[in-house]
Amino acid sequence: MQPLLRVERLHKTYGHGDIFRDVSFTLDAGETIGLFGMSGSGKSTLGRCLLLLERLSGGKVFFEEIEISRLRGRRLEAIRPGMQMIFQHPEVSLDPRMRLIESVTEPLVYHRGQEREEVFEELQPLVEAVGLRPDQFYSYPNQLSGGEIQRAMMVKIYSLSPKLIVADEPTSMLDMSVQAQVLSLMKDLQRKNNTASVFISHDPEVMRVMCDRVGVLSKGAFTLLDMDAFSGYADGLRQ
Ligand SMILES: Nc1ncnc2c1ncn2[C@@H]1O[C@H](COP(=O)(O)OP(=O)(O)OP(=O)(O)O)[C@@H](O)[C@H]1O
Repeated sequence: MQPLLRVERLHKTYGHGDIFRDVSFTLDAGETIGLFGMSGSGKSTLGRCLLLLERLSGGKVFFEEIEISRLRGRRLEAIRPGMQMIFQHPEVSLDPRMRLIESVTEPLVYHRGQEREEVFEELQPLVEAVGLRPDQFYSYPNQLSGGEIQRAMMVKIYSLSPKLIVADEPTSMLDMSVQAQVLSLMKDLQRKNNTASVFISHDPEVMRVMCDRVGVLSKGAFTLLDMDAFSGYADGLRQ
């Protein structure tokens, strides 16, 4: 079986030194790899580089064995719906003047030229899966809690049936009980859709719950650990 994502010797510098170098790994459909490291270790930068939202300083990214790091313009745009990013502050990527239903249905309305209500009707199983009421989608972002907004974002992202999701600290702004609900929802959706994901967090507990393997970023170096080795590493950090 070919991996969904293959990363070869990725390197990123911002000019004032290497953020990371020599990052290589593969990711299969349905698998979750964590990116762990201290604040400023380069997790978000690496996440954005994987999706080509940021220019690479070196190395290659293959998605379904297509070298996407060589693609530009329309050929890259054609692949983008299959690779989505979930952010720590979802409200930043939402237009405060748009009702959620407009933001959530926008990609499919745009790609398919369908009516908004028709798309929303089609998304009802997802709306139900994330545990929101349909009427909540007629609210503006400032009328919902952080957890509700993150759930609504899941509807938007999963509506595109992505094969790969990079989730950058998606629950770090939520309180513990809501965090657990959103993580379990993400796991469910991932299992049902066989989505691969790269999960960024500085919380070892979140890594243990979500990941099959973890890549640790430290001083520019990337080390891939299985979950037993990661548990030992995280316990070591606590002492
Ligand atoms: N656009 C940029 N230009 C210059 N330097 C940048 C840029 N983006 C990030 N950096 C620097 O790169 C380093 C890695 O940042 P990054 O946000 O990837 O780390 P992180 O591990 O995700 O941190 P955190 O957990 O605090 O979000 C930091 O030193 C940051 O200041």
